[in-house]
Order: sequence, then structure tokens, then C-alpha cells
Amino acid sequence: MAFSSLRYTMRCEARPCLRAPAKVRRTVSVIASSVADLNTKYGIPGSVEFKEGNSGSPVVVLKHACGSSAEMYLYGACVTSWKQPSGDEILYVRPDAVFDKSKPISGGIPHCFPQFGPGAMQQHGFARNLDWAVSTASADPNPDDKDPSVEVVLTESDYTLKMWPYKFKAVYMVSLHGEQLTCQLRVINTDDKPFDFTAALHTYIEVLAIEKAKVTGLKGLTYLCKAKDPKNPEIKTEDREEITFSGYTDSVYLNSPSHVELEVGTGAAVALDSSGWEDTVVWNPYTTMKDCYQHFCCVENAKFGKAATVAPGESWSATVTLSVVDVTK
Ligand SMILES: O=P(O)(O)OC[C@H]1O[C@@H](O)[C@H](O)[C@@H](O)[C@@H]1O
Repeated sequence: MAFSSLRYTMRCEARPCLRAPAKVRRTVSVIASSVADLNTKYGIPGSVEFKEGNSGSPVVVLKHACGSSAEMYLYGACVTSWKQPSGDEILYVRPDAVFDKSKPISGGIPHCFPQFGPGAMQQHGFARNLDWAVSTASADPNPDDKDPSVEVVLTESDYTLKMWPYKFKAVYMVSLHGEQLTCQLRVINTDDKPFDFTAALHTYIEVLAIEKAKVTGLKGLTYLCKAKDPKNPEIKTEDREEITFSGYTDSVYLNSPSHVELEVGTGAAVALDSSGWEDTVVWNPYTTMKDCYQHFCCVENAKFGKAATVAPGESWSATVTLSVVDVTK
């Protein structure tokens, strides 16, 4: 059980730098195809490396000098692993996940873009079932304080234009700062007409047991309860300090605060500190997914209540930083 020792995890001390080091930056405009090409063009040994993941699908691995790590499939730009220096895995990938590109990866941090759903398009849009291209990798060369990061991009294609008739560039940067994971999404309108979209980072977090999980920070908020009918959600007000799980849960909290926590049942919580996202989705399928509902809870940063509108040449961006906190103190 990955989380069993989480509460004992030591925080990585940020050590002072004697000099302000320049970043090692690898930027190439060519789209690399194989793992070997990717390592040649963007790899930074020990910090940013590429490997073949499940079904031979390319994965970028970020490693921080403190011992934390993260992995992201280029398919869907889906972060599937974020580990603490202790080796504890924080994210959850469902047992029914497949990596052969026949469907989006079920777990980790899939994208929902340009539609959170339900809506006219396929559920959660197309960004999670397309290959993203690497644009930049970087790492601080100071051996005591390496902050590895990778940036990937997605632009329109015949496939996306059929579903959503706009030219766009989505830029997604994933980085490790000590034990923390930061994910930043920027959507640029490269068309000559404005567009609207909804989006989310559909973050699956491992819990010890769903009945022990608690989400805090959402009391007093209006939420859309999609549990009975996702297309006609009930509008409710959250009166609980701690949201617990005893049945199917699918709630979109509107205008949520920038700091939300999920207690995972071990004495640890995962804190999500965001800006730009505005809404928070809490989802657990309960017994509709008998094999796995006990082991995860989704806490998703979303832009849903009010769609983002982006004028030509303009952009929209949002960031979330995930960190592990000890709630026993
Ligand atoms: O199984 P999927 O397509 O990844 O979606 C799972 C769930 O994702 C959540 O974000 C939605 O609020 C739910 O309504 C949905 O059922």
C-alpha cells in the first residue's frame, strides 16, 4: 500500500544557493518520434529522461535531487506517477487503464479539454486522447536544488477541427519543486475568431480507503450535484466542513478557494493550491467501479461554471501545485 508510510515522509529542505545558476534548457522545434530521439533532443540526464512506458508509449520521467519523481505519458499529456522521496506513490491509475491509445488513460492526471462535459463533444473532450509534442525540457544545474520541468504542446488537427472548429495551442508544463508537483496549462487562441472552452485536470489521488478520505476547504460553496443526472445537476450548498464518501459522488464546487485538501486516511493529506482554475470537482464512482473505488478519490481543478472565453491572439492559463501535508500536527 503506497500510502502506508506517507505520514513519515520527511520534507525536502530547500538549500540556499550560493549563486543563481542558469537553467539548462533544451528546446528543439522538430517533433521527436522515438524515445532515443526524445532523449537526444530534450533529455537532461538524471533530471529529465524519456523511456518506453506501457504498450511502448513514450513517457517523460522527471527526477528531483531530493528523491521525488514524476512520470507523464505524451499520449494525453497524462501524469501517471508522482512519488515522494520515500517512494510513496500519490496518484492512482485505475486497474482498467490501457496505454495502447485505444482510449484515454484512466488515472493519474488526465486532461479534460476543450469540454469538461457532458456536452456536444465526447466526454472530457479530445486532449486526453491525442499525442502531445515535447517543446522544452529544463533543469536547474545546481546539484542541491534541481527543479526538472518539461513542456508539451497540442495544436489543432483535422481530428480536433471536426469536433471544435478553432485553431489553438495548448501548452502544458509539468515540474517538480522539491517534493511538490506543479502543472500549468496555457491555452492560446491562434485563430482569427474568439472561442470558449471548459477544462479540468482530472486528478486521481490514492487513498487508504474511500470511507477514510475527507475533502476539506469547500464548506459554504454552491455545487452542482451530478450524482443523479449529470445533464441536469441539482444545485446545492455544501454545509460540511469535511466531505466524506458513503455513495456515488460527482460534485462541481463553483468558485472554490485556491487551497483544497484531500485527507487520504493515513494522517497525510494532498493539498491542491491553484490559481486560474476557479472550480473544484470531487468524484468517486463508489460501487459503480467495484474493483477500485476504495482506493482513489478524484479532486479536480476545473474551469466549468463559467466557460473561458479567449480572443484571437490572447491566452488563458491556470496552475495547480500539489503537495503532501501532515495533518496529524
Ligand atoms: O470515466 P471518465 O470519462 O474518465 O469520467 C469519469 C468522471 O469524471 C468526472 O470528472 C465527472 O464529473 C464524472 O461525471 C465522470 O463520470
